[in-house]
Amino acid sequence: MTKILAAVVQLQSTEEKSRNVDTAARLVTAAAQRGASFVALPELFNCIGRWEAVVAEAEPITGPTSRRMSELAANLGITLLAGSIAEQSEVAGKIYNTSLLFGPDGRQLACYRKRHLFDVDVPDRVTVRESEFVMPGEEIVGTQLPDFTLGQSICYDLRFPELFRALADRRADVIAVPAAFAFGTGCDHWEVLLRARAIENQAFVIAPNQHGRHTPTLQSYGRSMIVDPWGTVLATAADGESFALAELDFQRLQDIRRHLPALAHRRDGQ
Ligand SMILES: O=C(O)CCC(=O)C(=O)O
Repeated sequence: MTKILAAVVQLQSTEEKSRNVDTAARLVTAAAQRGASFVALPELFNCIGRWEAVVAEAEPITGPTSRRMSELAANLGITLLAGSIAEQSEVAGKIYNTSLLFGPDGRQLACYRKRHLFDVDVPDRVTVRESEFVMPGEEIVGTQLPDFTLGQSICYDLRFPELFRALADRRADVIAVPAAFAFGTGCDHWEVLLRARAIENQAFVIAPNQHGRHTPTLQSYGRSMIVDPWGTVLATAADGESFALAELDFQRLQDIRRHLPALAHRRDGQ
């Protein structure tokens, strides 16, 4: 198959896990009913807010949220990227920020833990110290699916082109960037970075984002989007809880790589 329909689901999650998971399931179902066979949820879709609350709600990989997502994927017969959840770690008081991938039979196909942690202090925009609560992942994850190879990242990872190049080296055709991208930086950087990563790695970029205020001091930018390997934005979610759909045409991907073989022109294997 050279074309599939993909969807990015945009949420305004809170610390209320059951509401978040129900909303995620409702929007994933609606996207699948519109024909999407690959649906992606944003970062920390099941619980976001104060870090202490997120850590308290952490689950093992085979916990209730992942069981629900696995059943959802199987019932709808879709491939589902469960954006990310707080995963219990071996260190007290710390989690992994973990993205799980489920196949149309409900099987877990991949697990990626956010490698780059958002520790920044940008005056009047955003101050975060993710590493106080989150352990960094180590593995780079590319997974071959029947129609394409998926590379995984999460949010702040977007600023590290070497990760995306490593995914291109694993032959990623589609790179997922589930995010709760801070409003204060997202308004200037989100779209530019997504389009740059798509163009330089000649891959589709699927970027479901959180939108709006999660707490009085935590706000995500929204504008979930799907970008093609030419850097064209194929679809953008409207503000609020919604989803956006776009066709991924893998013949077009091959044509772009053939006509403009920049990845083959790299020097010294870099
Ligand atoms: O890179 C940025 O500016 C935003 C990243 C972010 O919000 C996150 O990783 O949670």
